[in-house]
Amino acid sequence: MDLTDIDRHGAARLPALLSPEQCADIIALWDDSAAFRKEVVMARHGYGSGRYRYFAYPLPEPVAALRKALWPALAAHANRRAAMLGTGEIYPARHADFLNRCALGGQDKATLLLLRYEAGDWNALHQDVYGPHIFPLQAAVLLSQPERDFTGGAFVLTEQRPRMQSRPEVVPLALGDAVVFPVRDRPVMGARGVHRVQMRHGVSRLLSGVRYTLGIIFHDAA
Ligand SMILES: O=C(O)CCC(=O)C(=O)O
Ligand SMILES: [Fe+2]
Repeated sequence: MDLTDIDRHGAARLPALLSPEQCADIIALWDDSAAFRKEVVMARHGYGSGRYRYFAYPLPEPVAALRKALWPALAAHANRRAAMLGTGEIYPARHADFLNRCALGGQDKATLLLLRYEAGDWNALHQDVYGPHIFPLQAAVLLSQPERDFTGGAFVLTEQRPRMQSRPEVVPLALGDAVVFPVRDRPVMGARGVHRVQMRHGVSRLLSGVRYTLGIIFHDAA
C-alpha cells in the first residue's frame, strides 16, 4: 500500500481496493436499517446536501474486514507522522487496542458511514473529529462508477497554508478506489522546521445520477 502521496500531495489513492461486486454488496446495506445507528440529513445541519448513515456495532462483516485490513499500513504512517511532529503518540499494532483507548475516553460509537448523494447534492468541506481521541488518517471508498452511475461529485481536499491562500486538490476516483487522507492536518517540512497545515475534505456538486461512498474513520465517537 503506497501512502507516500499523503506526504507529497495530501492524499493517496488506493486503486481498486474493492471489486465492483464488493461495492454493490456495501451499497445494498443502505436499506438495512438494523446496520445503522443514525441517519444525518446533511442540509438540516448546513453540511451540504445528501444523506449519510452511521454504521452500528457490530459492523457488517465486509466493512469491519476493510477497516481492519487498512489499519496496519495507516498506523505505520501515523506513527511516522507522530515522530515527525514530536507528539509522542504511538498507535498500537492492533486496531482493537486503539478502540479500547477511545472507549476509555467515552468514545465508543462506530463512526463508519455510508453516504448517498443525488443530483444537486454536495458535501461541505469538513473534518471528521468526534472527540479528543483522533486517529489522524481516514479513508473513503467510492462505491459508484463515475460517468455511468453519476457525473460531477468530485472528491476535494483543501490545504490551509499558514498566512497564505488555501490549496485545492481533487482526487479522481474510479469505482472501488479508496482515498486515504488526513482527518485534520498534516506535517509539512518548511524552512524553519516542521509545521502543520489544516486539511478539509468534501465533495463537489453531483450533476446527475447517484453516488455512494463508504467513509472509514478509525476513531469512535462520543
Ligand atoms: O463522499 C465522499 O467522497 C466523502 C465522504 C466523507 O466525507 C468521508 O468519508 O468522511
Ligand atoms: Fe468526511
